[in-house]
Amino acid sequence: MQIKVIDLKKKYGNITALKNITFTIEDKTITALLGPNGAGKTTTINILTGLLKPDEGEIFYGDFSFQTNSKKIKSIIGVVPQHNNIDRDLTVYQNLLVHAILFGLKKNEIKNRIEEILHFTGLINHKNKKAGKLSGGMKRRLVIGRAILHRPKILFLDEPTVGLDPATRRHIWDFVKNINKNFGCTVVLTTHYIEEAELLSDYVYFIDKGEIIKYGEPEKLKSEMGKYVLEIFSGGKTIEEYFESKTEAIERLKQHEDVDLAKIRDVNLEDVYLKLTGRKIDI
Ligand SMILES: Nc1ncnc2c1ncn2[C@@H]1O[C@H](COP(=O)(O)OP(=O)(O)OP(=O)(O)O)[C@@H](O)[C@H]1O
Repeated sequence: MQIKVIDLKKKYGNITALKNITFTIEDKTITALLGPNGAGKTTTINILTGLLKPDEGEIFYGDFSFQTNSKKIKSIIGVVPQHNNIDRDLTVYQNLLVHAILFGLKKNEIKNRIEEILHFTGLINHKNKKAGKLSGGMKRRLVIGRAILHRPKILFLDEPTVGLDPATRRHIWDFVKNINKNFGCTVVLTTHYIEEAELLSDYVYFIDKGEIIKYGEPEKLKSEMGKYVLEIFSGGKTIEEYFESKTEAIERLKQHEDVDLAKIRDVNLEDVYLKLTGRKIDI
């Protein structure tokens, strides 16, 4: 199901969180909203999932307006908030059970569905453990597993790996990819991690100060810049120059004077953002 977001605007008092957000999410894809802290990602996702009302703008899930069909649409989406909102005193199983009841799963399918999720999340051997006793990665898997318990067509994840160590982060990425592949679930995530957006998503929307400033497929966005970056550190400053080959970068390096340090590396999405805004995202 395609999602169309048209001209979203949102203010908190006199703070403008969203100036004008317009984008489209294609069915069965993984799309990342990438931007620095405060860019408006959480506000956007909260509006898309019905937690917040926009001041202006429209959202369509397929042909259905969210405004007039919110109940129906909420039943086909799964939401993973930025902070794990599990009940720490309940067991893993009970956390899933509460969600199953809330989402109106039929009594005769609840047990099987929970078992399926426990296997899929790798939490089957921890099902009777208090959720508060799980590791950070396991808690995250529980929250994501819970969000797909009712087999949503679309899964929203707000900063899915924030605060996790790099190895756990990679496990979560594989896990999210599997959900997209195995269940044909459309995935929309927000992140300020460049690597996360690059490795996970089919499409990236750069969001900055409440506006979409660029979008596209990660590889295409990068190739518009070149293949390699020559980073020159000189007199406390960093200069970035872009090239199609390492040979060209080396030739250019020879022309520079007063180089303290130099590095040639692959272009990444941070470079695209830096060129657009003059700032870095992942700080
Ligand atoms: N409840 C609120 N009251 C007032 N201002 C808010 C509120 N929520 C967000 N803001 C402000 O709105 C802007 C967008 O915030 P938002 O949380 O959507 O950004 P974000 O990109 O998700 O960043 P982060 O990852 O830090 O949450 C920021 O300037 C933020 O300070």
